[in-house]
Amino acid sequence: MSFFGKLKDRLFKTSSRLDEGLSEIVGEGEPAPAAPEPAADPVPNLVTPALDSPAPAAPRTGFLGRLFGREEVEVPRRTLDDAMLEEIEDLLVASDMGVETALRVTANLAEGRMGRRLSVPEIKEILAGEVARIMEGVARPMPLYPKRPQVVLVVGVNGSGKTTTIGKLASQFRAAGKTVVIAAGDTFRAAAVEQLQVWGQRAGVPVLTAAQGSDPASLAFDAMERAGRDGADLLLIDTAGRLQNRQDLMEELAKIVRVIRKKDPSAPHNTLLVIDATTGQNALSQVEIFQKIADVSGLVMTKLDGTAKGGVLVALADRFGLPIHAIGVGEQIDDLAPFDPQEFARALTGAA
Ligand SMILES: Nc1nc2c(ncn2[C@@H]2O[C@H](COP(=O)(O)OP(=O)(O)OP(=O)(O)O)[C@@H](O)[C@H]2O)c(=O)[nH]1
Repeated sequence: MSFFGKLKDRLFKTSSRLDEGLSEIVGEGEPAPAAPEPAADPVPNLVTPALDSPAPAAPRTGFLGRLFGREEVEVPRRTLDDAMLEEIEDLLVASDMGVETALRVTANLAEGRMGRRLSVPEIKEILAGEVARIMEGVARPMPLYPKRPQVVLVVGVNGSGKTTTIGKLASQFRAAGKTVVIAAGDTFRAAAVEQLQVWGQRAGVPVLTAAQGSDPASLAFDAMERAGRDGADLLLIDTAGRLQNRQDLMEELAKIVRVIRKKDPSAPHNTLLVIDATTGQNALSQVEIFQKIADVSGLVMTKLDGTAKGGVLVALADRFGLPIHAIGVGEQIDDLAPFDPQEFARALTGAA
């Protein structure tokens, strides 16, 4: 399967919700404007109507159809009016695109199209274009610097997919010929450390750990030394994600940053925030909070495969404008995809 095919497959939950919603909105279509009686000997219609031109009247028997005794299937269409726009807007809000973004997308959809008869595929096509436009400015791969080690701090609430994302990133960087070291900075949770070790093994990357409950900043310092000694290209540092005690977490992250800066004043070079798409609109407040407690440089959104709320990534892009580096579309090691705005928009909206 092509990569785009796979992405479409994985974003199925969101696109199928949009598809069902749009089919309901457009419905069976309105009766088309009354057609003049066909002439006794009609000229075959060899010209395909333009995408936005009004639909031809009533089910029509085309030249080939007549030849084979079949009727062409007419695509249902509905005239775009305020009521229909509102329904589309509600549907976008239901896919977690957020009210502001949904309003903007529908306003753009309306421009120059009011009173036109639109079909579901045409609406999807327009929506895909609008979503891609919003996402284009933020689609950026994680920047790589000549600095060794490049220090990547990975932050996010527990369960957002930090460990999995670190494993996937480590594996992809290894495959690209980079040497990678991982530091299991959530020293409080033994399960998180064990999980990271499993990912490290899968990716063929050493994972530095410390005794349970020990200071993550001191582990980060050791990891800086080890990565320096090994001449590693990248050091990926996992962190705790206990937002319940925001002050503690903020101090913990600040201390990690202070300590690694003793070794390299320019570190961390990237601070990746991992966000779980299934949390829907809650993702917006997570970005807000983490921007306050860490100097977030880019986002990775996980679990886009398991949710009908994929529109939240559009809301995030629209609201914060932070670079989106990659998206998680499954639990396997190669299920981290670079973020391509066109492909994402088409997969999300189910455009062909
Ligand atoms: N379907 C799907 N599941 C994912 C994805 N990324 C992570 N997961 C799953 O989400 C769950 C949590 O992922 P972790 O990587 O453990 O999350 P974490 O943020 O490290 O959480 P803690 O270990 O609790 O700090 C695991 O069951 C992962 O397999 C994804 O892109 N798609």
